[in-house]
Amino acid sequence: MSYADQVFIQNCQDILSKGIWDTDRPVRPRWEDGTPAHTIKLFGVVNRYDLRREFPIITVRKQFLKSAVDELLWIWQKKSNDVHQLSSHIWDAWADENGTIGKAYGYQLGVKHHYPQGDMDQVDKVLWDLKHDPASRRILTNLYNHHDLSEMALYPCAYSMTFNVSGNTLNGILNQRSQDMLTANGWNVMQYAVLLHMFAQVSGLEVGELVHVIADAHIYDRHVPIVEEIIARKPYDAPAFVMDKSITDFYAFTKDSFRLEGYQAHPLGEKIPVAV
Ligand SMILES: Nc1nc(=O)c2c([nH]1)NC[C@@H]1CN(c3ccc(C(=O)N[C@@H](CCC(=O)O)C(=O)O)cc3)CN21
Ligand SMILES: O=c1ccn([C@H]2C[C@H](O)[C@@H](COP(=O)(O)O)O2)c(=O)[nH]1
Repeated sequence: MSYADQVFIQNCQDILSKGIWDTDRPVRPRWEDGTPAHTIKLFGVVNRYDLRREFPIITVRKQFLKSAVDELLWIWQKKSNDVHQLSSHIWDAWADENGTIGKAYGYQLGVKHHYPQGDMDQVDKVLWDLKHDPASRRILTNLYNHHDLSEMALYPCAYSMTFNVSGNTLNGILNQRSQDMLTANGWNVMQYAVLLHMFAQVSGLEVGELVHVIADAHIYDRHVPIVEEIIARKPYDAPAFVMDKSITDFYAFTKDSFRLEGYQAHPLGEKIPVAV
């Protein structure tokens, strides 16, 4: 069984058996027909994935690594907020009349700031620190900029990544304020696992652990029967994750720089509705 399956199944079982419903309160998200999208949730879920052991990808529901990496590169490498630069349509529902998600995600990573070494954006500062000051305890990115929240289509969910070097190993903590377990838990985990692999490789470090801290881990009401069915399936073993080892420049990775060998997974079945 893939370790990521074990974690996903346990998290979902915990949410379903011990979670709290928000049905008695007004909520922001809506289903396509306008009905409020309520959730059952658990606060403060923390998961650790040792990327040296295996790649964290679930098999109880087929995941699309290439689409997930495409969105990751859109945010972290292209630093874009333009949905036309994505190869999937996952952000279309949140785009404004110009096709952007405003000052969210990629936009924030592209803003340059003053540092003693010169002006750099958040991604280039991480790359600089990992190379020149790996003992630093100040290597982190943050997208949750209160100054710009009013101009974001959706407030960033996976909003901060802390990088920490121990010996020759790069570990990371992903801080996420809100997690739609069915739509995006597997999606976000594999994205940030790939990101840690990328930063480690271009910084001459070994990849270590990804710690995923989730403040509000929830399952939407219409997802409950789908989740129950998915977590009852028999998981497969994790596939092998292969990346192009020749790449030494963070900006040279493409979505074809990564592949899975032997990924066996249960087909998705019906399309999952996403609350907007
Ligand atoms: N309610 C909600 N849940 C989310 O997970 C979410 C939002 N809203 N809003 C913004 C982004 C958009 N996200 C999404 C939206 C859809 C998929 C999705 O449909 N994924 C499909 C395949 C997509 C493809 O390959 O084209 C999947 O099966 O993983 C994934 C992430 C994550 N975020
Ligand atoms: O990367 C992402 C982006 C979004 N989500 C989910 C988490 C929530 O279900 C919604 C956002 O709604 P809020 O009311 O702003 O929390 O999107 C995710 O899981 N992962």
